[in-house]
Amino acid sequence: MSFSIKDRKKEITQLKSEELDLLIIGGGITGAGVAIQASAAGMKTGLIEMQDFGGGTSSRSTRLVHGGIRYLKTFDVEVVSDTVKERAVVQHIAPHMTRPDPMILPIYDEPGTTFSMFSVKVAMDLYDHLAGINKKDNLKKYANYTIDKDEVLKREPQLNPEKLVGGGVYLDYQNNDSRLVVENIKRAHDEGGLMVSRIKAIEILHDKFGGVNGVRVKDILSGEEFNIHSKIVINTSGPWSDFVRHLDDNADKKSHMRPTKGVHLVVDQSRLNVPQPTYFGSGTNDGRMIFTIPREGKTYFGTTDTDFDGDYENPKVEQGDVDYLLDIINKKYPSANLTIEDVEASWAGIRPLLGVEKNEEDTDVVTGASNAGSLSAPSAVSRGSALKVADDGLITLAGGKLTDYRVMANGAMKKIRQILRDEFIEKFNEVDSAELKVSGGNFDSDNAEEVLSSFTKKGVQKGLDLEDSKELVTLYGSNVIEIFNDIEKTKPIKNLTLAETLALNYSLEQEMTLTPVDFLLRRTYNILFKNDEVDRMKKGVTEAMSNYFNWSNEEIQKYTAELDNEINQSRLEYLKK
Ligand SMILES: Cc1cc2nc3c(=O)[nH]c(=O)nc-3n(C[C@H](O)[C@H](O)[C@H](O)COP(=O)(O)OP(=O)(O)OC[C@H]3O[C@@H](n4cnc5c(N)ncnc54)[C@H](O)[C@@H]3O)c2cc1C
Ligand SMILES: O=P(O)(O)OC[C@H](O)CO
Repeated sequence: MSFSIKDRKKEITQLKSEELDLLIIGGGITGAGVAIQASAAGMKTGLIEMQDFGGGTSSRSTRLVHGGIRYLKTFDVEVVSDTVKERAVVQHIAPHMTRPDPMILPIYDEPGTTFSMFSVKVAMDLYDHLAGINKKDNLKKYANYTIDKDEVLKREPQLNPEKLVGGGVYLDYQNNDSRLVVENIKRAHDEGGLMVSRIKAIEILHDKFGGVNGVRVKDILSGEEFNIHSKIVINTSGPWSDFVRHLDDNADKKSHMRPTKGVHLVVDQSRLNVPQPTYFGSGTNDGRMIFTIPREGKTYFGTTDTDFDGDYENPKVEQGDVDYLLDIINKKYPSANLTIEDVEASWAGIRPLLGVEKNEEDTDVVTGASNAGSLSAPSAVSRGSALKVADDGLITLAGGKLTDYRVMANGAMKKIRQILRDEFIEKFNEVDSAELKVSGGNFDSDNAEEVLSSFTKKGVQKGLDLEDSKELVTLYGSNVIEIFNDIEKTKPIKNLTLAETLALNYSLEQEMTLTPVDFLLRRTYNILFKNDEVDRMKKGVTEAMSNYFNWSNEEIQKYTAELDNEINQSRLEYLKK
């Protein structure tokens, strides 16, 4: 079943003519999570996304499926309880991209430190207890433990030994955020969902009784405006939630969100080399903790956490963000001595934090949100989520983490069942979303590493080199078998390797990839982690897409400029001397 530009035209025709059961505004992880569950339940489901799927915060995270051990410090135990248990579920339904990756937590005796050796052990024991680590045979080996200062330095010789007192080691998971979005969207599409990107909601429509019955939208590619009618409309637009709510003339004009910006920087491993994900206090008394994570021969670190009111679609890294992060990293890894010239790539994202107090009327708290509010420092604000139904029926699901997207969607489905009552029982079926595998996840998650290495072997047997085969397996999971079947008949595109050609062909046909940035930034992470090869790749990708979409010269220039701008912005060219 293809999921490409050819399907987009057909699906827009259906959106125009058929009344939906559910329309979802926003195609980040929250919207994608609702889409997969609603489509699998048999609801006639539509999702519109004004950028690319995952174009907002869900491609700009720290790329972890994690329980937020830091939140225990602000007693956000509900969020931690929800998210730390959820890690294993996300690993089960998306096992090719949610990979166990134990975190080391060096502990320093410094002002404002988040944890001491005592409190980090209490936190890790609570974390493991909430996740049931010691009850699951395949997880017992990841039970937490503490190590002394010498052992920390043995593992991370570049770390500053001054005031270092020891460390903790506990389980968390690495993830591919924007791929988690697109794999949910693809499965929703396979279940009959109408999933369309580059469609923007511009007005909320009402019936004669004032109830929400649809949305007026604009096709960003054609400029055409049209109406989509639906029994239920849900707003899952993350940081944009207030803007979308305010499209509804009947909505209260209060702001419910408190968006904060988080920045990551990427350097080559030769400049800063960490053996495993490392997480430590900023040492600046701001309650921040900084991740330093190895990925594909690079090391990325972050994040900042600052109130934001800029361009949501294009949040930029600023000099202050770079100075903050480099200052902390150079203090923790003094031999690295990093400057902005070492930064190969970067990204900025906007957290969809809840700015409203938890006790706001008729707000169902879906996860955590124990101390949402506009008064606390950004890092003290809850990472919980809330579900709110406006008087005219518009549902808004906002906040949360990428890790608990399924729980959030479950909360939305529960509300939808309450609204539809007998109709839901008669027409639709309840889905166990904890067993609803995303596209590419159709294999035994309890033996994920073994299965994935058997897939890798198949690619090598068909002529791929080991690293290329491994990379395609990580990107596509069980879908890689279909890709490997095309090896014999695929000739590498000029300026691309065979593996890159296979990935691009699959992405165009099966992942609604419409621009070079979609492919190089969100379907793969080449702009971020393959900086030294992306100048070669961009020629091959742009030429191949120009042929595939039959672009005019004007379109070729537009998409080439868009890609160059994205790469230059990622490289911080505008800040470098
Ligand atoms: C720096 C940073 C690091 C993070 N790290 C992690 C992490 O490691 N692990 C974790 O679990 N969580 C992490 N998070 C949190 C997580 O990324 C977010 O909670 C999650 O991605 C939010 O997803 P969302 O779908 O709600 O919002 P988004 O991903 O922003 O999706 C909302 C979508 O709505 C679309 N939209 C807006 N208006 C309209 C409109 N009018 N019409 C149509 N579409 C519209 C937008 O284009 C956007 O794509 C991090 C967040 C940040 C900022
Ligand atoms: O929630 P924070 O502020 O710790 O930031 C997100 C992390 O970088 C990973 O979830």
